[in-house]
Amino acid sequence: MLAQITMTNIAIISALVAAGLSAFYMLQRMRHELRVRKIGGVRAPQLATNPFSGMFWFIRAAKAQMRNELLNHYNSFYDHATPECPNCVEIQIKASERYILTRDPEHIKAVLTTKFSDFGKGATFHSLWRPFLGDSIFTTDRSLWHDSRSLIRPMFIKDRVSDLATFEKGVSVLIAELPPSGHTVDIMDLFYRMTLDVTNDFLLGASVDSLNNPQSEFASAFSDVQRIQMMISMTGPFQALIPRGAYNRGIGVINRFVMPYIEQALALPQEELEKLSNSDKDFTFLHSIARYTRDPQVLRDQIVAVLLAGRDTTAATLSWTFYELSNYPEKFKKLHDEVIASVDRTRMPTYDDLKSMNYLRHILNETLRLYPAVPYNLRTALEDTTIPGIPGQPPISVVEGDVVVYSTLAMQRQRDLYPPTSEKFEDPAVFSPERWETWSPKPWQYVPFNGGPRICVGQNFAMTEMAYCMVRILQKYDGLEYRGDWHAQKHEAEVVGKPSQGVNVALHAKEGPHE
Ligand code: HEM
Repeated sequence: MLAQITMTNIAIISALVAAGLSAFYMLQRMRHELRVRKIGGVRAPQLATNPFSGMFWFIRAAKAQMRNELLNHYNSFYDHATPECPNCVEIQIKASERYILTRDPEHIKAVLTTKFSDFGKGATFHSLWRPFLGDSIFTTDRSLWHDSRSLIRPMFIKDRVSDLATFEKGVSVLIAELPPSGHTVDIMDLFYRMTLDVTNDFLLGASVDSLNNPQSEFASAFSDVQRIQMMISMTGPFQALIPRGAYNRGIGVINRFVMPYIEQALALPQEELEKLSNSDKDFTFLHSIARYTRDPQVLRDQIVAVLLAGRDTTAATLSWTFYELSNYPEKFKKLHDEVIASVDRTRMPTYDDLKSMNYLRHILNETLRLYPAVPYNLRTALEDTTIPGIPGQPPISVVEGDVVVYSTLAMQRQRDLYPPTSEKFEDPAVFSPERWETWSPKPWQYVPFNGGPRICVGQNFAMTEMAYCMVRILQKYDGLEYRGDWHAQKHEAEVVGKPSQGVNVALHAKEGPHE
């Protein structure tokens, strides 16, 4: 009898709790709907309106990501769009939280520049990324972000970037690691190790020497943390389900590596730091920012953020460039001819040499068009706002807390944004550096480095590093051959998008590598 009463009570209480939660959910939904209307815009077509249908899309996205087919999945969202809003849809999960997914250049322009102050990384992004990147330039908004940007920017002025010694150090070790002419090598692995060494050298004045030490604990920890961080970000409201063991261990390894350098820099008196700032050789990014803050946590956060921003992006872009060039011997030869005509076989290129190589620049631009290193990104509405509708249509309401997910990868591959195919303009799906000789993209239709106030601060550093590395390799080698099934390659999208199978190639030198 007692058991029966207890069971009945439990059933009543459960029903009341469920009814209460539903009522609360409905109330929240109504309030959110009222805000959408009050803003004066409309909703984008809805793919999901509740946690259950929302979960369906998140699970499909996670599966697509594991199969390296995220781009197809992302584009499939727009099969459910409407002619009035063809490139933007929404997924509503919580009553007051929406994901607005877009590949429309006007939306990217709005969140990055015209409505810059209405959008930011947001509180959720900040708290999800905080264990890894703290309160750095990458995770913060408004005045905190602005202070970080002012702290960091001086190290990226032309005078600093045009000092090529750090790049030479990294590339010369990479070239020494290449196997003899004609032997297969995964050049992507070498690029990842080189850019880790180069970026650490630039930041701390110390390399992790991962080129000479493939099993570097730091390199593995850094990869683990990024992989798990991407899972955490991708799974949105379900992120608590992602195990954090390897993530926390990886962060420990990163901190144990970085902190001793920070302590050393902080031990230097201010006058010593100022004196160092006049020296090209020994002055590092860490020294530069230690002149303005003595807080070890701030220094740690900025260093790790710039390491993340600068390492994989350049390695992945170089990898895609070699992947594409290995399929086009005539383009490789054209580039090789430009390099040799400009700096012959041995001369170290100067900053001006690199800037004068037009075909090299077109090749890097074209790679970044097909494979923008940060393929998916987001901005959170920091207040109620709108993003534009297509001409003749009302704007789309964005409520504070809504997340706008945008893909430069999907946008830059959208055929209808390009001129018709012609003799001078290859199919936009094809790697064609030549198109850049007579064509330039319309504003906001090509933004691999983003745009607006938060544009990549390392853009010139990246272009110089990649160009330098390519020139030095092409001075030594005359041919490039893909080893494996070129067509089987997929786009693996973590924070940065890279070739899923590595890039197995053979480099050929006419008479063995040239000295
Ligand atoms: C091919 C190479 C690169 C590409 C395509 C690239 C792309 C980007 C993009 C898209 C962003 C915007 C991220 C966002 O706001 O959500 C960004 C930001 C940033 N990048 Fe790069 N990046 C590259 C290389 C580098 C390098 C080499 C460095 C430094 C050594 C660097 C440092 C930064 C920093 C510090 C930010 C944050 C800027 C801010 O929020 O104000 N990047 N980058």
